[in-house]
Amino acid sequence: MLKLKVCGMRLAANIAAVAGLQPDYLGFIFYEKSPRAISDVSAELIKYIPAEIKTVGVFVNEDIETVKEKISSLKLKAVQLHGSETPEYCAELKSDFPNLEVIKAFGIDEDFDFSALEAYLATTDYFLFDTKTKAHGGSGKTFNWSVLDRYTYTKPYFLSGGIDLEHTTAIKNINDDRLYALDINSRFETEPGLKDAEKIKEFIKEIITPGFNQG
Ligand SMILES: O=C(O)c1ccccc1NCC(=O)[C@H](O)[C@H](O)COP(=O)(O)O
Repeated sequence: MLKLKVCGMRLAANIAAVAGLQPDYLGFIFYEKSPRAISDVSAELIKYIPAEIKTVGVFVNEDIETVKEKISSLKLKAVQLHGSETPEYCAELKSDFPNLEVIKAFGIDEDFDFSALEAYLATTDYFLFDTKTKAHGGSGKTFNWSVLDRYTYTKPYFLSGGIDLEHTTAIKNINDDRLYALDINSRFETEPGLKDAEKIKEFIKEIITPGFNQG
């Protein structure tokens, strides 16, 4: 079944409300330039999130030792690498944390060269396709999904970038077994980092229903 990741959680009560909807993944941004960057105090809550929800640390060209420290201290289940991290960087994390899911994000535009992904096939679990912007993520903008017709590898991917309730029909029309998860963020916010749990509930009802995306 299609999975759901809710990204950019910041505040305790809101984290609890969204965790109550039981998304498959909850993302926390460790990138201080983001308006959704999580504080050290709130980040302490991550390790208490029920194990059924995979907690994802989102990093942008972060020093690898800092990433390792966050994985260990907050018991992160996955990392999402949103900068120009190399395949070797991903391999080192896989080697040090064999159970960690490594999600490598790529900013997609019309000119994206999918052959660049080949070098990451062995060292990542999933790709995440987001809209290319200077801010690296959280733009609220969709990219032209038909560009994914040029994606030829079998590795499953997260679809990201500006996904909103208005896209439910278009998502249902995607016929691609490699679409593993949807990643939602700023289109489900009342302010940066504060999610609208009711709107997410509506999205789950529309999209993440049993039977959808099953072969
Ligand atoms: O959300 C951010 O502020 C952000 C900043 C820098 C790097 C990554 C960031 N978010 C990562 C995500 O996984 C977002 O969900 C993804 O970019 C899509 O966001 P949106 O377009 O707002 O749906």
